[in-house]
Amino acid sequence: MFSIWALVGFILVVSILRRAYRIYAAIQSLRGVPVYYILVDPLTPLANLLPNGRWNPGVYQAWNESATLYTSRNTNVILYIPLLYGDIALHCASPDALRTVLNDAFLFTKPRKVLGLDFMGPNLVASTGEQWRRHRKITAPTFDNQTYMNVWEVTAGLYHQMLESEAWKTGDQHYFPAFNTFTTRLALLVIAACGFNMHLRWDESPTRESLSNPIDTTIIIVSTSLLEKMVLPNWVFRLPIEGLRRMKIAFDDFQKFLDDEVSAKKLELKNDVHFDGSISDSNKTVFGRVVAASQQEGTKGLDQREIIGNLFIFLFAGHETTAHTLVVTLAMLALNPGEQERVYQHIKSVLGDSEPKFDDYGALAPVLHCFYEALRLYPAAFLMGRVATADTMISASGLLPSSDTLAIPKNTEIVLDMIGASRHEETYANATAYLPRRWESSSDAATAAIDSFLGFSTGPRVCLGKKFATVEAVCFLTHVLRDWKVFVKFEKGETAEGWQKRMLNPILGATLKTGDVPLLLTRRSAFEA
Ligand code: HEM
Repeated sequence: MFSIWALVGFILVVSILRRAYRIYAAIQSLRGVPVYYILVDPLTPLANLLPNGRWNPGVYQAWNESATLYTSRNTNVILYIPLLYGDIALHCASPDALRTVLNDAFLFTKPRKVLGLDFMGPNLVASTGEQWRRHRKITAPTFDNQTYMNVWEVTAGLYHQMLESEAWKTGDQHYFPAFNTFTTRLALLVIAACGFNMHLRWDESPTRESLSNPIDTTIIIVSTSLLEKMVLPNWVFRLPIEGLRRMKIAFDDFQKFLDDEVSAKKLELKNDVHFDGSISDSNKTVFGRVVAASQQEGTKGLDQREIIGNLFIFLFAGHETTAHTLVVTLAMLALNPGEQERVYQHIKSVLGDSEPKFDDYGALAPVLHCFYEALRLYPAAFLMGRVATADTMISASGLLPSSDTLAIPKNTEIVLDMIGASRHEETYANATAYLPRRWESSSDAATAAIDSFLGFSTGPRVCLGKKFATVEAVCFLTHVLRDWKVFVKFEKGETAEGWQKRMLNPILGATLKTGDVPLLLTRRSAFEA
């Protein structure tokens, strides 16, 4: 008995000493950087078990105090030190420094925990170096104009199906306590159709014999349980706990589903190569073309697991991010009626009496600016992690209290804090205000800002689905804003700011999203009658 306790005590002392040494070494190697002590890394399940407060504020604090966290320390970098558990990391909120880091994908590579996103198979997000290059070379060409035209057509079709569904059919006014359920469904069905060639109807919930739940339910469980899957060991999912079991079933089912789909597509494509090497239109989805390109590349192509890994990652990267930003855009327009009226008038001037078409995308830029501005204030990808692969320096104005330059030792973990960066007063005047006009590119500064907007990242690893998401967003928002006036319901005496704080409080997980967003929509025609 004594020896067990002695062993436990010994392990504990060694762990404490090791941790203390790591903290000491980090502070020494990043001298001059203001330090911020917390108990545990906020992005670990353990942090969720502790009450939020001074010692466990994590990214929640960064959110609530985004204006003061860096400014009160007169800095753009902070050394986050979790005393008990989690990675010690340098958090950075300078947009210029972020750009420097993001532009060099080899000097600043992805950290270990992001590479853990490969449980469905190796993929673009969870790979580095030559492997990443190979994944990107094969998958990137499938995101082209043909895909974007398809995204537009599918989005427009789904919007009309949505209007025919029970909740929308009759009446000129609708109050939706959770409008996010519509944007979530839209984003899911668009990616299913344009990514996987799986054309589901708005009100359809298809089942497969091999799946325990309908496909859409399976996908939603998978995409909302990613953080748990990334950080918890596999055995945890075998515990007799209902929530964990549901996750395991969904992940297993989805893996099996994708495996069957890829095998079927390979067979189909074998019989679908025409004399000139082309394939039928029905196979020209992202899915069909990734499989076709892999077959054409022979041994250099993606194997079955890699194809599955990438399809899964498109779904993960493109679903909740788009859905969340869409609902926030509508909420922010409801809170800023002047901006809503302005964009409505613009939509009318572009469309006249015609239906919105893909060719109108460029002319509808102000709609895109509304989406960008919502993404700036509520960045779906709120953190990006990187690790320095060699000793290096970064420079940016106001980086540190006493210097614009910081020496970064090899292996330093850097967290690119998009919440801090997107509310950076030097870059975005009146940073907490919703001002879509700031993206209008009549000036060189605005053109540069839109070109280097960080919401979709920048540099070689810029979001592959950026235009996929913006085409979907411009199409959906144009339809909604053309047909409906969007409002929120205030509580007695509540201000727009108060509503925003109450309803758009971010939930930080694998991505940033909000809880349920209630919106009131009134048909435009009701005002004109
Ligand atoms: C509003 C919607 C979206 C936002 C805000 C967003 C944001 C981002 C960001 C910030 C990154 C860089 C992450 C990093 O390097 O750490 C990224 C990467 C990526 N995104 Fe998106 N994304 C969105 C929609 C989509 C869609 C619709 C797809 C696919 C259909 C997609 C596919 C990808 C992929 C494959 C990568 C990895 C690129 C690489 O590492 O080479 N994203 N996204």
